[in-house]
Amino acid sequence: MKGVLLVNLGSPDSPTAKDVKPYLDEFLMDERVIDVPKILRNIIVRGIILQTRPKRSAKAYKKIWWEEGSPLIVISERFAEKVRAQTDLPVALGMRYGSMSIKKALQELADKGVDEVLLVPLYPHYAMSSYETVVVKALEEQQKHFPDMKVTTLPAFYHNPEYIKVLAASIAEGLEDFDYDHVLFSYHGIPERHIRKSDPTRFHCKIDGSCCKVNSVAHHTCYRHQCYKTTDLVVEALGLPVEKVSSSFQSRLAGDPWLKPYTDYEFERLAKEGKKKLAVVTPAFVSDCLETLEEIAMEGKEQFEEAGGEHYIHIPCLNERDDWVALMATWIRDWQTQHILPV
Ligand SMILES: C=CC1=C(C)c2cc3[nH]c(cc4nc(cc5[nH]c(cc1n2)c(C)c5CCC(=O)O)C(CCC(=O)O)=C4C)c(C)c3C=C
Ligand SMILES: [Fe+2]
Ligand SMILES: [Fe+2]
Repeated sequence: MKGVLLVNLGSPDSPTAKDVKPYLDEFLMDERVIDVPKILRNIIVRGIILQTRPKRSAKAYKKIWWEEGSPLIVISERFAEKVRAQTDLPVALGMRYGSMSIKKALQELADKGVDEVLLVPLYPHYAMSSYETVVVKALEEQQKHFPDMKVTTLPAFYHNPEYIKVLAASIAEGLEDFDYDHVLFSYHGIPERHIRKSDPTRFHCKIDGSCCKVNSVAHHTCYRHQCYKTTDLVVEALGLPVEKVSSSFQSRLAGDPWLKPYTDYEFERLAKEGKKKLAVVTPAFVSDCLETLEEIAMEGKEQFEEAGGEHYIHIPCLNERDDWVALMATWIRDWQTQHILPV
């Protein structure tokens, strides 16, 4: 029997340093997130980052936490529930980190008699720290605990025409009645090193002005290319003036160089260039979360206005939009009935 496993990133159990610490420990000790030898990762994460970050992150989580829980979890649950209403297959929801584990979600499916799973990493773009780690973890759990289960993975959908239609519609709605000077597409950042590591050709991704625009097999796993492609396709779909649109990368951690331009520097640059009205979209996330609600909607607004900007909006992620739910249900149905995956 077939079933579906939706997987998002996860959140701490509560916005307290006590619960944030083990969550961050699991997250940052993932070798695909902080990709250095384990002994060094231990020193960086447990010896340095976890000494101070849980308190700081808990404070940020408190600012966005809902009565029902973490926005990322609550939105993912609502999305899963709506998808369930549109398919006759069992649909489970798991998280890569935290207490709603992938193992528990696979168990839930196994208990319902599922032995063929469509794994859906809830990320439009491929990155070793997001999409890839979900796939690796799910396959590890399957091999260890559910050896008779077959798992098929939904590909990254950053350029899928139907997905672009839904994303473009959500952005068009957000821009209604907002006479913007600029639209910033802010994607979650990753260290530049991750781009080079994920390049199967070992020479294509130079992280310069051109590599992401020149056709290459490297783009199947090039997060930077995929982000720029999403922006270009939305610009085309909505007919946005190209000079009023740009892309940037947010949420970097100190240390290595991360993908540029950095979103927080862009807020300042755009304001200093005289852009007064800024709309920000965050397509690396399908559901709103700490990184969109706090870093972009709250902190970003402050940074832009301090630098001279006047009007600022964050356009929400797809969350539980009906057209997004319907698209996911279509992808599930295509796999269920014809073994077709979206391209
Ligand atoms: C080396 C560190 C990190 C990499 C690489 C990274 C990649 C990455 N992350 C997301 C999506 C999300 N990240 C979120 C929170 C978050 N991310 C990092 C670090 C890295 N992420 C940290 C330390 C945190 C925790 C919060 C903090 O202390 O700042 C979230 C939000 C989770 C929530 O509960 O709301 C999401 C979603 C992607 C897509 C990605 C690679 C492309
Ligand atoms: Fe992150
Ligand atoms: Fe590239």
